[in-house]
Amino acid sequence: MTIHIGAEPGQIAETVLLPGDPYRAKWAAETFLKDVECVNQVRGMLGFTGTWNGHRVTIHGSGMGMPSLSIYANELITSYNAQTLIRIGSCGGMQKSVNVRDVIIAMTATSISTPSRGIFKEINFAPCADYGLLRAAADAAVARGTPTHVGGIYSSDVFYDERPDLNEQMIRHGILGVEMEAAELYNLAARHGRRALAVLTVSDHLITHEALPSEDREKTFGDMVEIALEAAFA
Ligand SMILES: Nc1nc(Cl)c2ncn([C@@H]3O[C@H](CO)[C@@H](O)[C@H]3O)c2n1
Repeated sequence: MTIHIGAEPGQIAETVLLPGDPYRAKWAAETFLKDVECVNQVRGMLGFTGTWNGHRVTIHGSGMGMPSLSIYANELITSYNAQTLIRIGSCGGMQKSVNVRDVIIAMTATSISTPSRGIFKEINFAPCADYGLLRAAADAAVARGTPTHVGGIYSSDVFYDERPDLNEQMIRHGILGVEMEAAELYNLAARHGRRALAVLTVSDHLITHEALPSEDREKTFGDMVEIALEAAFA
């Protein structure tokens, strides 16, 4: 057990999918895994372990924002030996070429600050995905016919952004979408020599202001889970 995860040693698989929402973790585990066991309920941040195609997988909520993700990813890595961590979540589209329902596979994650800022100080570290996971996820997404974009995303500390100049610069430099967790996941994976990737579905759009209807969210989320699982075990 750790401060924030009540699982016993061995109850967490080496491959962990990390949706922000714990109830998405429950839905994904019940929908895609067999022999599902709830391995964490501490503070309502649910985690489940089961098998997919014979492989052990844990699906665990990360919460919203990099501070929350940092807590769970640190404990999953250092106390439960997680080796592959794949964030599956939603993001806001930031390019006209990106449409709501599309999948974004995050090659890099730009930010103006992360929980690792204290360590990096003046180092402008480039958080990037594991190439093997990225390539396998892109192949899986294309094979399913899902409109897919591979490139940089922006990991913001705020949902209600009071700085339009930030988004302007991100859009100007080709950033595909905005979310709130991936940069710190990539920092931690680099620090601990683990594999990490973020597979995101575009649920909102900062330019067109279109939003994914709630009835479509489950289907698009399911596509992401399957892409992540295929990439993890490719
Ligand atoms: N800043 C931000 N902006 C937009 Cl347009 C988002 N669309 C989805 N998310 C993700 O969903 C949650 C916020 O609703 C966060 O976990 C974040 O990663 C977004 N986060």
